[in-house]
Amino acid sequence: MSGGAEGRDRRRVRHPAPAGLPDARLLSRRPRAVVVGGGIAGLAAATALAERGVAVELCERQGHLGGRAGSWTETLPDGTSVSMGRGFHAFFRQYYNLRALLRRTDPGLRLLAPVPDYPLLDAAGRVDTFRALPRTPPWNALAFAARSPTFTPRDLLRLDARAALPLADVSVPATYRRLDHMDAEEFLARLRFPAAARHLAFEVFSRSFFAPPDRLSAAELAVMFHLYFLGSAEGLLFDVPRVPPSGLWTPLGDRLAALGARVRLRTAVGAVRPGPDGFTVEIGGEDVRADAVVLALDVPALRELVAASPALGTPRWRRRIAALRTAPPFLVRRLWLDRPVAADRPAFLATGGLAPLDNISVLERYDRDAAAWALRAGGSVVELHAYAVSAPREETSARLLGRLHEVYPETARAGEVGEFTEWHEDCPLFAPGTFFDRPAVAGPAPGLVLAGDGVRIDLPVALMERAATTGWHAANLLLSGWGLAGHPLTTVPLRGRLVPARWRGGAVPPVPAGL
Ligand SMILES: Cc1cc2nc3c(=O)[nH]c(=O)nc-3n(C[C@H](O)[C@H](O)[C@H](O)COP(=O)(O)OP(=O)(O)OC[C@H]3O[C@@H](n4cnc5c(N)ncnc54)[C@H](O)[C@@H]3O)c2cc1C
Repeated sequence: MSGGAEGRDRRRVRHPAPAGLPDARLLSRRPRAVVVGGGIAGLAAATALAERGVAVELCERQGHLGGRAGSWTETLPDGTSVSMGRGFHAFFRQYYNLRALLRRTDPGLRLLAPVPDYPLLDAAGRVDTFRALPRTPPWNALAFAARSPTFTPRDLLRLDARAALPLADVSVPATYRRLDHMDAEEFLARLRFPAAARHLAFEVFSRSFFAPPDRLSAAELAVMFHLYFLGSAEGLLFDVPRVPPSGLWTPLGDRLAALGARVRLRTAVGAVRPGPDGFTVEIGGEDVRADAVVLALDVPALRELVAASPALGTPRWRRRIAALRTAPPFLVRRLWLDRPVAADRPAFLATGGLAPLDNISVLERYDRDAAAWALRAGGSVVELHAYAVSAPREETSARLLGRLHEVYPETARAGEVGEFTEWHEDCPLFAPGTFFDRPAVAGPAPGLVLAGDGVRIDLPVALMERAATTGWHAANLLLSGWGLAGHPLTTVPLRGRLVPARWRGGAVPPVPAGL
């Protein structure tokens, strides 16, 4: 079990549910909604709508739910069935809205296991850790800095406190107004952050957004720092699924079906045509009428669907969607090895300055299926990630393996029972200067809403939590339109907690009506 009831940070912010009728069956006509995409954003939106009695059809192009956070079955050369996915995902304790979704089928979050620590290793062999840090800012940051081998007290004194202030005084969208024009690398240089600590404390964050620091907005980095570090007292440790991730998402699909929703896997939506009283959605070649459509897609799929739906939205909205960009490719290589890694290897190790390697995870440390395989085979299941890749796939894959042998030398003697590689370029890029042109959750026409980790929402959320939060919020907008009750949202504090109010630029922004 992990994570406590609903978080421990007393300053977390609860945004109340919009008021309305409890069930769509009380309306003169029950609204119908099509949710396109069965990733976290689509699952959250479909759940929120189905719980209020809306007739929901959820369409997912692939054979599994969960999207980029999902998993599926593959077969090793020896005939054994194993689980494969897009890779290790950290479920942070401040992912309140994602956890609210998971609690629908796992009330005690028993399927999440806490990771006791995740070391950060740099090229010089220095290791920072997060074990047993205080959870509350600023003590978390001070304790981290005090024991860090890469961040000396002299470095702390050299920091430009004025330039660093925006990190401690984050609010959305004000932080974007202040910093979105600048890239993360320039921002870090202005702070006079020591180069080694930059690799560890910042590049790890920046690259987790799949972008090199010179292509990531400084505002996005600051919001991330607020969400994970300086704005939240949930701590820096996170949980991971004890089961292959499909074990989290399939039950949510089953629950949707039990609520009367139609969940269609291997079903792509080809186009959406607006009409005088709703939409016609082309689902696997068949036309389906809907009062509302939630586009809960990854960036390339959203661009494609909007391009194939020429009458949808306004020209300005369509231009904004066409302008969305993806981060450079990432590579995930999972290896089934016939010898175990050393007993003291952690579940997850993040690396800095060891390109192209960004992290190594050892799956049998937390995933039940991998643990069963490792026990039977006397081996290990190891996964390597490379983000923001600039070299070709084969070269990156080979260099990753070389890095594994360097960092965990015992793996050089192991044989490969099997391996699978995932190489994609479908994560959103948050480039400098793009925030205010990013499409928001509310679409340009009634009944049309967007959700997903690339969609703008003026709350301090990111990655999986942005996907979940935009999903809930998209459904709330539709429910409000029909006079139905929405769902509450929870976030980390909306302002940095370390800066006294008198030093701040403006008032706390009102939230959440339009978000
Ligand atoms: C390697 C890797 C590691 C990550 N690690 C972390 C982490 O540690 N922590 C974290 O918070 N986040 C992490 N993320 C990010 C996280 O995976 C995403 O933020 C999140 O899963 C996005 O969810 P989504 O619902 O917005 O999009 P998606 O999961 O992309 O969902 C979109 C869905 O739409 C479907 N679709 C596309 N076109 C159509 C169509 N025409 N019709 C029907 N369906 C369609 C797709 O198949 C997909 O299932 C990681 C991502 C990757 C790739």
